[in-house]
Amino acid sequence: MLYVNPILDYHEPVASDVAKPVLSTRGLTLRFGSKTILDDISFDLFDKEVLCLVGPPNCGKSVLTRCLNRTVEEERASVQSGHVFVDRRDTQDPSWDLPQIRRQVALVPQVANPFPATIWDNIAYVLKLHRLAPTSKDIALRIEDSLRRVGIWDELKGELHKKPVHQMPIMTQRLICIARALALEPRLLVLDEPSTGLGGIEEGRLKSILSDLQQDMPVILCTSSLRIAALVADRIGHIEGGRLMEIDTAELLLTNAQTVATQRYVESH
Ligand SMILES: Nc1ncnc2c1ncn2[C@@H]1O[C@H](COP(=O)(O)OP(=O)(O)OP(=O)(O)O)[C@@H](O)[C@H]1O
Repeated sequence: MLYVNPILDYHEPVASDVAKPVLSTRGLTLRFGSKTILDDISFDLFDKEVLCLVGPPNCGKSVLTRCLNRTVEEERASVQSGHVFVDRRDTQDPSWDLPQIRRQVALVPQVANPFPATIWDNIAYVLKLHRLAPTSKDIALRIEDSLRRVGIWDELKGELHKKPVHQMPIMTQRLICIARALALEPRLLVLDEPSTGLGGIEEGRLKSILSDLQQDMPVILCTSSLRIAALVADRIGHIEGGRLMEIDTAELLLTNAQTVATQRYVESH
């Protein structure tokens, strides 16, 4: 991965001090080889909000989520420019190591990615990796808390040491992956298509989880479903062809979009 970061290209986030963004992107651009996938994306994410990024298949939503925590850099031929800031700190800051960035910007991908191990081991492993829970009692408390936050503690408290997570229903796997991310107390949560397809998290359940979670941390949720965005979002950003066409409160974007592209997208859904 080649990172283009000319010093002259540096922009501070422009949001006012009154509402400091938790995360900001500025001029985020990504190419795979000669193909531009993301083009000059700038937006802010504020505390206690759910920001939905919507758009048609292949518009760049998933790739964008992977830029936020720098996992895209592991992909062949990716060339990124522009900036991602978390609490105004540039994620390209060389003194900020990748595991810490990925802990702070917790990305739960579209395909659930549990380790082939029990619930306890899935969560205990990441806690130990980040040295967040020195004793078994600390681990147990964090596991309980994170499973409660996604609403599956009562259902699974007797299963912590039994079945491997990857043998559980897909929806349960997704919720455990979210819980595993939450156990690390991230600064923000990024969910890529949590309700898509067979075994996706039901919309009502997702709304209730997000309503609780957003009190503690902001959430970015990517979805190609405007219905889900309308259900859970405080603000919606519409992406098409790798460009952020418009971003506004959910109500305004859905009822009074300003760009022709977003008007068309809303009308067609
Ligand atoms: N590692 C990669 N190398 C090359 N091209 C890629 C890579 N990852 C994604 N792309 C391309 O980037 C574009 C955007 O893909 P992305 O997965 O972000 O779309 P999306 O909006 O999330 O779509 P969907 O809603 O179907 O998940 C697509 O054209 C895809 O083929």
